Formats: sequence, structure tokens, C-alpha cells
Amino acid sequence: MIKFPKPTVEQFLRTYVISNFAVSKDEKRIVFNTNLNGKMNLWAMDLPNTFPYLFAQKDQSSNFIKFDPEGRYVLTGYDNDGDENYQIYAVSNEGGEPQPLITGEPSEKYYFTHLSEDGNRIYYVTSKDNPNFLNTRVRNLADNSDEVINVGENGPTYLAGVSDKEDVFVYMRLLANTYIQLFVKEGDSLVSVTPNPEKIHVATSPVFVGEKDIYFTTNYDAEYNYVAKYNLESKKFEAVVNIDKESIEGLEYDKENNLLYFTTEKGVEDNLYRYDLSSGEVRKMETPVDVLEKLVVTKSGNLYILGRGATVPYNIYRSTDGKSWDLLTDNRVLGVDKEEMVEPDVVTYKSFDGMEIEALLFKAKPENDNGHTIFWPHGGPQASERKMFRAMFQSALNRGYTIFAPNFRGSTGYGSSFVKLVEQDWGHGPRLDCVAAIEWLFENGITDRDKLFLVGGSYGGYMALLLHGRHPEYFKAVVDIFGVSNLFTFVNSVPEHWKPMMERWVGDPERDKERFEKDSPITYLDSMVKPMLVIQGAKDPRVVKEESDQIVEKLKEKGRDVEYLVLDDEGHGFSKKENEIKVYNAMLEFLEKHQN
Ligand SMILES: CC(=O)N[C@@H](C)C(=O)N[C@@H](C)C(=O)O
Repeated sequence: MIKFPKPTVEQFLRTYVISNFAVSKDEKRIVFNTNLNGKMNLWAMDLPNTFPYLFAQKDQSSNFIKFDPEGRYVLTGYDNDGDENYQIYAVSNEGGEPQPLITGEPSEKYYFTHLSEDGNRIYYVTSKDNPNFLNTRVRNLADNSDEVINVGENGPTYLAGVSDKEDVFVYMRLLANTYIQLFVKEGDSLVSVTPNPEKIHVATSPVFVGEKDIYFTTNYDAEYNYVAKYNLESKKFEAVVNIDKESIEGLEYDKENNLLYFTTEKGVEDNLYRYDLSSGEVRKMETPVDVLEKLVVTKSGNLYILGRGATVPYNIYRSTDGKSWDLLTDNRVLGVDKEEMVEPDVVTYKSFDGMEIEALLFKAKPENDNGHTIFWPHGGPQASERKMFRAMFQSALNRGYTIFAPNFRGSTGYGSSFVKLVEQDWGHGPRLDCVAAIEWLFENGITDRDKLFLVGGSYGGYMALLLHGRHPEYFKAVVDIFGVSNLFTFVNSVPEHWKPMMERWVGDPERDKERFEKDSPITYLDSMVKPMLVIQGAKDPRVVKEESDQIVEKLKEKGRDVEYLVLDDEGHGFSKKENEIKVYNAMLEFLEKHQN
């Protein structure tokens, strides 16, 4: 018999990411953004079921894809090696070299928001002339004229919806992740679609239904987002439909059949529903994966989703009957069956104050188990760890590590009060939720006290540094991936349009000086005695390199065992395959070195 060796780490890491997709009007082509050839590029497939082909090469991440309804071009947006300064490009309908269309200085952002029905006017939001609050402009492709239609005020303001006749505009003002106002622009004034914009709530995803109604999702006076509507004539707000303990996240309208489709976030999973606007019937629909990243409903009523599961990488699926799904892309782990990978158990534990915390426990298979656990606090922090494929997780599991990922207070998917608990408390409650999780792992015999590693990215990297500084006794070694090390420097170095939300999110460095000191990992250098690997993208605009530089420098001065890996052409993530492989190989090597 021929014997094949155990899968290598590369096999897991060779799966590709699909970050976005669009469907042409005739549904004969999908274009998607993927690192199929190692770097992020636009690829296309002619449906049904053809081999993917390269559609536009720029080797950069794209933040949107939009087909011209007249079939003349495809619009997209690129940044530069992860700097998140996206600018707008056009690609010929046949594919080819992306041409700069709406661009400016390298430090400026140009976010596409809407294309007119005739494909001649592009609405976009830009940091140019208003870096904190953003302006909305429209470019007319017929005569190349370009004008400002809204000047953002009092908070970063995004165009969120345009009526078919382009005479009604909906704007979203993002004051925090938990405070998003939604306004209709009438004349020069913004009129709130919810009864009181001063009350803390979120309102997003507006869709125009008929001439007079705007449907949207909100948690106004509620814990979970529901669907509401605003009538442009009566100016009345009305709650329409809610799903118990699920947060409605995105709305898509099927005009032909008068149906609203929406996805919901429920803890570690998503669901898909269909709401019949004529009969009021709500139907839960089967989906092929647990986490839904994007939903598209076409004019013909077909559904397309981009999604992933814990053991299923990113794929695009289509349903023509609302019941069964065809797999359009066939992204799989090279030579590894779903059964050879690990589905997580969903567990709950009680935290220090009695609060129930949900977590994902990925148990290494007995034949692989190396006896060690990786503790993974997720990023965001107003996000959550979900049943979603992570090549890094499955390769570490295959190497024998168990992984534990708690959705500590501040995580999304458990109601708005829970999400708010991390605001102005980055380092106390969520940290103690992590400590309670670690004790729970020991008490339940899942992990031995001397076999725990700590790995986290972004806010998770911050939490890894803070746990290392305050509770070093728990860990054998620590990996920090672009984590915040100092709250004072962090709040001043984030992108300009984030600055208006920093006070609510993190706090005020002068008013909250004592708390910032207490919650900044850099305060605890003396007790950061365990070996550490720090990984950072040089172009990261969210957690800038200075956050990693300062902690690495100070620990090195103290003679600590710190390895520092900087990726010159990456931002807040690893979009290039070779970089991703380098990073996760370095991480697994580091963990292996410190097992004994
Ligand atoms: C404004 C905001 O919530 N941004 C998050 C998506 C984000 O990027 N947070 C960083 C710090 C992270 O943890 O990923």
C-alpha cells in the first residue's frame, strides 16, 4: 500500500480567501476578489460552472465590485498593500488592466457607494477635504463633472442609500459601533428615520421599497436589531419584523416578488430569512454554511451567498429555488477531508461576576493531540469568534493544539447591552472573562496548568499583551499579532475618520488617564517574562507599527526573549499568500520551540 504523510501546514494555508463578489445583470458571470494566485486580484467565472479566470490584476485588495448595468465596465476599489486608502478604478467589461477613475493623493480615501440605474453617475464618499467626517460626491461619467452633495458633520457620514430616481438620499452617521444614526436628506436638512437620533441605537442597511418606504435594520428601543420602516410621506417610523434573540444584519429586496431577505447574527452562527412583504410570512431558509459574509438577490429572484463554516473555506453558492444551493466555487483544503478537520463545540462558562460567556472549543483529535491549548481572544473587540474557517486554526489543530476562543463581554451576537460592556472598559471586564475562561479550562480537565499558549490579533493582540503582563503565570509563551500596546498612543494614531468615535469606544486620555495606564499593556513590562513573538504589518492603519515597535523595543532593553516579524507590504491582516504562510509557519515553529 502507498502511505501518504500527515497534511502539512501549507496544505491548510493554500486555501484561498474570497472577500467579495458581484453578479452580472444577466447572471452569466460572477467576479470575485481572491488570492487564488497568491495575491488579491479579481477573478471571474462564466456561469454555470466554468473554470475561474483572472479578470483584473493589480495584486492589491479590492473593497467593492460593481457591474455597469449596461455591460460597459466593472468598477472596483484598491488600496495599497493594506493601507486601507481605497480609491476607485474601472476595468473593461472583458477584464484587463484596472484604470484609475476616482483617485487622489495616496493618503485619501474614495469609497464607492452607489451607481445610477443607467450606469452614468457614481456616488462616493471621500476623506478629501473632510478627513474626520467625510464628504459625499457624485461623478457624472457623461461630462466628467464632479460635485459635493453632502458635507459630513458631527461624525463620519456615509451615503447609505439612493432612491431609483436619485432624488432621495439616506445617510448614516457612525458615532460608534453601537451608535449609528440614519437620516433622510430633505432639502438641506437631515431627518432621522428613527424617532429620536439622540437616543443611543444603531440604524443601518436602508433599502427603498416602492416610492415612499425605506426599510432598514435598527435596535431602537431593543436589544437585537429588527426590521423597521420609515414612510417618506407620513414621516412615521414603524417596527416591522423581529426574530427572537437574533440580530438582523443585512437587508436585500426582491422587487419582482416583493420579498425582503435578511441575514441574522445569533452568537457564533448566522441565519437567513425571507420576509414576504405582501403576506407578512417569515420563513427561515436552509444555508450550506454557518457564517454568511455576503448575500446578493438578483432581479430574477436568485440568491447568491459568500460564506464559510469552521471546516469549509470561503465559497460562493447560488440558489434558484430558495431551497437547494449550488456550489459555484470549489475552494477546499488541499487533500484534507472535512472529517479530518475539527468542528468546534459551543460551550458556556460563568465569569467572575456570574455573567454567562459563550465560547468555541476546538478539541484536537486524539491522534493529533500534543496536550497543549492555544487561548485565542478575538479581535474587534466589537466582533466575535464564530464558526468560520481559519486556515491558522485548522493547521494548529492538525499539529495537535486544542484552541479555546471566548466571546468575552463586548462581543457581538449577544445583544446590544453586552456589546457596550467593552466601551471605556478595554482591560477589566473582558480580561477577567478571559481569566475565568482559563480557570474553566483547568477545572474541566481540558488543559493542564503548564500547557497553555496565548495568541491574539489586533484587540486580541492587545488582550494577549495585557494578559501576559497581568497574569504571566498562566502562559508558556505568547504571540501578539498587531496588538495595541499603549492606549494613549493608540487613540491618537487610528485613521482620522475613527477619531470621532474614540471617546465612546476607548475613552479620553486626559480624563481617563488612570484607567488608560491601568489598561495599557506597556504598563506591565516588568512582569512580561514569557517568550514572545510579535507580528506586525508595516502599513497597518488601524494598529500602527509604533504599537508593536514600542513594546518590542522596551522588552528587548530588558533582555527579554522577544522575536519580531514585520511584513513590509501588509496592513491589518495578511492578504498575500506567501506572507500568510511565513507568519503562520513562524508562529507554529515558535509554539513548538516553547512546548517544553
Ligand atoms: C472601529 C472598529 O471597531 N474597528 C474594528 C473593526 C477594528 O479594526 N478593531 C481593531 C482594533 C481590531 O481589533 O481588529
